[in-house]
Amino acid sequence: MTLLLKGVRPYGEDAVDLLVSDGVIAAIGADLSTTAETIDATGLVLLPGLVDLHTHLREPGREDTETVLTGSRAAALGGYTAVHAMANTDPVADTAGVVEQVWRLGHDAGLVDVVPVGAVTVGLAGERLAELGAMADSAARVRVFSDDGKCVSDPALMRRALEYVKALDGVVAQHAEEPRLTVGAQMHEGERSARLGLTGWPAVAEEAIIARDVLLAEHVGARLHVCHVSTAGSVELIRWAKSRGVQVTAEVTPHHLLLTDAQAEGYDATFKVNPPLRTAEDVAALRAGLADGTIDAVATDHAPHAGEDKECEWSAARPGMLGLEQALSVVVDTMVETGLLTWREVADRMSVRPAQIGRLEHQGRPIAVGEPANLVLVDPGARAVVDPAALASKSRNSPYAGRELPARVVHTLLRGELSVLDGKVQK
Ligand SMILES: NC(=O)N[C@@H](CC(=O)O)C(=O)O
Ligand SMILES: [Zn+2]
Ligand SMILES: [Zn+2]
Repeated sequence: MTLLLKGVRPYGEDAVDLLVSDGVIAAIGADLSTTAETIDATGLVLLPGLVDLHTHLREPGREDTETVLTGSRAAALGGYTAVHAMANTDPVADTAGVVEQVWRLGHDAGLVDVVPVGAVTVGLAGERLAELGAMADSAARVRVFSDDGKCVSDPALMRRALEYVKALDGVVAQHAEEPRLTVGAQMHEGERSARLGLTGWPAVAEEAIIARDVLLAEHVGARLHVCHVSTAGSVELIRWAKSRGVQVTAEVTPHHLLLTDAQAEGYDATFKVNPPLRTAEDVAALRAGLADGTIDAVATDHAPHAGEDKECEWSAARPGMLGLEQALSVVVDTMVETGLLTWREVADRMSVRPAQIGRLEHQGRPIAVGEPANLVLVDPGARAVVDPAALASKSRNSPYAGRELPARVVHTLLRGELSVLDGKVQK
């Protein structure tokens, strides 16, 4: 299949034509022509397809809230060409059999590369290591291991996991939460939690684990990735560890870049999430950390939940919120329109770096002749109000409902095939 994209702006820079053929970028230049299909893409920003390090797809186990197919649709509509599917499914993705099943479902859906994350411990129970080597050697080629949803809190087990993944060229993605400090926690611990009468989740519960883990990663010489960094103190610790040469990378979610604990005022459990929304000072530090590269990547932590698990009393609700379909818009709102990131840096934080961290060879590549045509085209000037009913996800727990956000994903290409055409998913 051959496709000509007319007038695109790679990384938001000067307009060119781009010819895609047989899954790769075949030519880039002025006034290209073809007898094949042509798309007028005048003024659209062209980026490498986005890569998510942190997606919850809920299959197997909670197909009522998301499946690999519906999550793949949401991802493609968000401009993604690859997503890492977290292991906290039912059954847990802690064996080669389960990760291969998820990988195959993603392959059959055919909209994005679904890259399974393997659990660190059997059943996420934090007691003994899962079969990391067998998952790495499986058809799913797992390189990212995580007990996300739970912290690998036992330091001896964390050390052993780091030693194992080092031999596999893998990485442990840690959900940094000291469980003894967050018993019953409902929201960020501070003045507001005291006033609202909700048990606090203190910043130190995250920071204590990050401090421990960067020292363990340094001791072992292994790669550590920190999931959903949420506090200013965490940014400081990661900056310090990187300055020492520790092989640590980190991600921030769109919701932690935009929203604060003030959202808890209305007791609307849509805004209950783990780690919790923090203060405006934390948000500013996260934006600065993403801008200066201390935080490597934006990852969605897309966490679909059923209505009955969200439309209930705050303390009974499950934590987590949707992210895939609005992630780029939130990054444009918080980082591009504020002058903190260029489009090229958006490509770095949302595609290049996450692909490198996950060891995905064919994703996050430069826009250049011969490279795989995993691409997203964005209308930077479009603005729209988010309507949860219009989302492709099976769940409705979007924290952006009713909010106007900039930038619209117009087309997405996976290996040269349109997964999204004019804002419509193709499968
Ligand atoms: N982020 C959340 O609040 N929830 C996630 C788990 C997790 O990312 O810790 C989920 O699986 O629902
Ligand atoms: Zn988590
Ligand atoms: Zn998560």
